[in-house]
Amino acid sequence: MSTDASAFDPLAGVDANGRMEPKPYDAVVLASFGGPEGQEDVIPFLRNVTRGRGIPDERLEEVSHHYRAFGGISPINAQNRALKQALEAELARRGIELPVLWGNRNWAPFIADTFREAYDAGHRRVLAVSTSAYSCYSSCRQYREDFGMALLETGLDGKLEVDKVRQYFDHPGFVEPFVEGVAAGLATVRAELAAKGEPDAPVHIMFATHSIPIGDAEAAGPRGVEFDGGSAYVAQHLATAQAVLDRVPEAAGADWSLVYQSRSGAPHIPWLEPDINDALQELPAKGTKGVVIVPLGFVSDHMEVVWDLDTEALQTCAELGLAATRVPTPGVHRRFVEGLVDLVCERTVENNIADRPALTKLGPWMDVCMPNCCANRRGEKPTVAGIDSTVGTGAK
Ligand SMILES: CC1=C(CCC(=O)O)c2cc3nc(cc4[nH]c(cc5[nH]c(cc1n2)c(C)c5CCC(=O)O)c(CCC(=O)O)c4C)C(CCC(=O)O)=C3C
Ligand SMILES: [Fe+2]
Repeated sequence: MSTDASAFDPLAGVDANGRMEPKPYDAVVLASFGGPEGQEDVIPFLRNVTRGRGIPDERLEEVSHHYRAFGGISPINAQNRALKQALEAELARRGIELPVLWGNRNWAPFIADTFREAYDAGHRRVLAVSTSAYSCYSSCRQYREDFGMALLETGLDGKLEVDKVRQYFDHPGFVEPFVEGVAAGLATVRAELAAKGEPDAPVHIMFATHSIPIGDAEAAGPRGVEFDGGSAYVAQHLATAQAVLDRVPEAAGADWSLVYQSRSGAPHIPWLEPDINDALQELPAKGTKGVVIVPLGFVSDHMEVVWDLDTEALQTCAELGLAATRVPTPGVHRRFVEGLVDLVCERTVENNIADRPALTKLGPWMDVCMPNCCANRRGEKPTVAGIDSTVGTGAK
C-alpha cells in the first residue's frame, strides 16, 4: 500500500511508505492490555479500561461476572509472562542482546512504570511490540496514546525514545498458527460428524474478531484510502482470513464468514455485525452440521476467547446441535514467537532483517502511522510512532 507521506513534514528516517530506517534499540517493550489477578482487582480494572468511555453499568456488571467465574483472574497476564519468556529465549537463541520488558495499558505492570524501569536501567531507545495485530483505535492508536501519556506522566518525554513495530495481521508468524489450527479444527469436526454417520456434512469456517463501533472501524488506518468491507479494520480481517484459507487445502470449497463478538457500548451506537451467536443461529437452516471457530482477531486465549467463544459461542453451537471446535490463538506458538522477533529485527541496525514478509496485498503495514490514523475523535492525545508525533521522538 502506498501513502502520501510527502504531504507532511516527516520524521527523519521515514520513507514514503511509512517505513522507518533501522535504529539501534536498547530494549523491547512487550505492551499488552492487562487483566485482573484476583476478585478485588476486577472492578478497579474495569474502571481503568472504561475510563471516560460511556460503557453502561449493566455491561460492566455483566463483564465482571466473566472475570468472577474465573476467580477474578484473567488468563492474559500469565499468557504475557509466557510470551515474554518465549521472546527472551528466541532472542537468546539468535544471540541478540535485547532485554524484553513488559507493560500493560490497564493493569500492573503499567506502561509508565515499565518506561521508568527502562530508563533507570540505562535504556534510551525502546521498540514496542503490542499484543494487537490489526489497525483500529483500540488495537493501535490507543497504545500509541498510552505510550505518549506515560512519557508525559513520568517526565521521560525527550529522554526515552519509543517506536512500535508494524501491525502484523498478515505476517506469516501470525497467520501460520491459524493455518495449522484450521486444518486441525476441520479434522476434529469432520471426525465428530463421521462418528455420527455424516462424514460429508457441510462444515462452516467462522472467523471471529472483536466488534468495534462502526465509526472506529471507518477511522482505522490511513485517511483517504478505500478498503474492502468499508474500513481498514474489516479489510485486514477479510484478507487475513483468505490468506489462512489459501493455505489449508482441506478448507477448499467450505463456506466461511467473518463475524464479531464482545460488543459493548451504548445500544444506540452501531457496532460491526453480525454477532457470532446470531450468525451461528443461521447455520442449521443452510444445512450446515459443523463449525470451526477461528479467533482471528486475537493473539492469546484471554477472557474474550475463553468466555465469549469457549463459554458462550460453543454453548450456542451445542444448543443448535452443531459439531464445533475453537481453534487456538497464536499464543506462544513457535512460528508466532519467531515472527515477533523477525518484526523486531526489521527495525534494528544489528541483526537487521531486510525482508518484510506480508501475506496480503494490504501489507507490509507502515512502521509509522499517518496523521489521524485510527483517530476516533475521543480527544486529542499525544501519540508516539506517528509521522506527526510530538512525543517519544527522543532527545529534544
Ligand atoms: C479491538 C479490540 C480488541 C482486540 C485487540 C487487542 O487484543 O488489543 C480488544 C481486546 C481486549 N479487550 C479486553 C477487555 C475489555 N475490552 C473492553 C471494551 C472494549 N474493547 C474494545 C475493542 C477491543 N478489545 C472496544 C472498542 C471496547 C469498548 C470500550 C473501549 O473503547 O474501551 C472491556 C470493557 C467492558 C466491555 O465493554 O466489554 C474489557 C474488560 C481484553 C482483556 C481480556 C482479558 O482480560 O483476558 C482484550 C485482550
Ligand atoms: Fe476489548
